[in-house]
Amino acid sequence: MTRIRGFEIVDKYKDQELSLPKRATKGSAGYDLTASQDIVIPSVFKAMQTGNFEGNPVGSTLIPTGVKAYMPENEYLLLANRSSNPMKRQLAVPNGIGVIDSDYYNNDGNEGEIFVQIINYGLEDVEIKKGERIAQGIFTKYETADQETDDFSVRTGGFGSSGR
Ligand SMILES: O=c1ccn([C@H]2C[C@H](O)[C@@H](COP(=O)(O)OP(=O)(O)OP(=O)(O)O)O2)c(=O)[nH]1
Ligand SMILES: [Mg+2]
Repeated sequence: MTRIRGFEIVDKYKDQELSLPKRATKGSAGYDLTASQDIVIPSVFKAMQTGNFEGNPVGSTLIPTGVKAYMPENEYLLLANRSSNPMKRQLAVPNGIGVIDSDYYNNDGNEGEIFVQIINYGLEDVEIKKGERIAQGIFTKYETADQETDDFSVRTGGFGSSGR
């Protein structure tokens, strides 16, 4: 099989029996990404009521997926929330969509593990179980501008690794 685009398990999860992202139906655009561990997403409202801000509930929680994605240089993986998350359990992706760059794969900082940023604007904490589907990734093509120079830096991580 030619290797063009796909997912792999991140090294540190190798013996934890994670599965690779799947599309639920033949016509689904998105590969469902799952949580690599049990994790609690604290409710922002509840924290404000109780004054307990442990676990940084005013910010967002990063859900590890245990997988990395490889793809050609002219593609990225578009990370989108599941539409059922806001409807059923008040979970939003505060960055709107996530952009997983092709050079994030195997970066020196975290090997390219994909994280899903989630904020819980509901009234109760939400427990996510290992293996539960949390978001979806869509392989997408992009174009570049004419006026580019080649003074690029090398990606060493994500979430602000290239500076403010
Ligand atoms: O929801 C997300 C968004 C991003 N990333 C990873 C993959 C992406 O390639 C990298 C950088 O994302 P982005 O460029 O959107 O964030 P930034 O704030 O500009 O960080 P950086 O300075 O590292 O580019 O972080 C995720 O794992 N999940
Ligand atoms: Mg960036």
